[in-house]
Amino acid sequence: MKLRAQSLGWTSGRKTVVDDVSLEIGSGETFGIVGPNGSGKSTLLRLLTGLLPRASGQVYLDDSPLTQLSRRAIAQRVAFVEQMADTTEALRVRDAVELGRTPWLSALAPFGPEDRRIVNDALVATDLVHLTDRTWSTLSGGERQRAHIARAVAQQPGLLILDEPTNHLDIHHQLSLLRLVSRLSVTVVMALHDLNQALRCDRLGIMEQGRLVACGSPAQVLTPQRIAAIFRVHVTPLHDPLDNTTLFRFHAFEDTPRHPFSVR
Ligand SMILES: Nc1ncnc2c1ncn2[C@@H]1O[C@H](COP(=O)(O)OP(=O)(O)OP(=O)(O)O)[C@@H](O)[C@H]1O
Repeated sequence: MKLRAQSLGWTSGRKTVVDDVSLEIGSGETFGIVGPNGSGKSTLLRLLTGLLPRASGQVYLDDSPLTQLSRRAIAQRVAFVEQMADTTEALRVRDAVELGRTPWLSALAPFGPEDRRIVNDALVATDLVHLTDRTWSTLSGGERQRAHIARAVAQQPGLLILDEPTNHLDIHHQLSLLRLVSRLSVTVVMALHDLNQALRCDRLGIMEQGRLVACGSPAQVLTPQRIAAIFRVHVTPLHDPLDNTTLFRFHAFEDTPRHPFSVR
């Protein structure tokens, strides 16, 4: 599914939280959004789902304006996992993941074997099979996060929007989540804090004070100079010979006053 956002904006009182953001994301692309705390990443993701009232601009899903789609039509196309999302405490994990099928069910198409298969696949993909009968309140933070992702995967959307999906996850589950996401044949937009994880995205957008200040391939946008200017840290690019990739090591300005990529 193709996503196009045109001049998105959102203000709260006098504060402009998201300021005139336009972007286009191709079908099947994994697009990461990075930026410092409070730069507007979560708000931009909410704008992309049409969840925020009083928004300006327009979002198009495959050329259909979001505002012309019913809630059900949007739910069949877009799954959103919010930061610190929560759900009813009495639910079991399987029930929570089955909720992902809701947009596809009706009186004429009740929950059936195909829905059960899709839910089982989502539970396997997120390593939750051993927890299917556990109640929500007994889960750890990382297990809850994986259950939210499983629910979104079971929804079989064309567009998956994830707000800091690796939060709470141990390193094994972080890597398997990113692997899962990159293998899904859906368009993915996700906010990330870990710039090394962001390097794996097809393209990245950088948010700063509500504006999209850079957009392009990770190598184009995550330059040491830009990281220093926006994130206020020095970065040393390192090389991993195992898969011939670049990764970053970060240094506080105070600890590296004469860092070669200093912008001050
Ligand atoms: N409803 C609101 N009313 C007032 N200010 C808001 C509201 N929602 C968000 N903000 C402010 O807008 C800014 C952007 O918030 P947002 O949550 O989008 O940032 P973020 O980039 O996702 O941050 P973080 O990395 O900390 O999760 C913040 O300064 C936040 O305090």
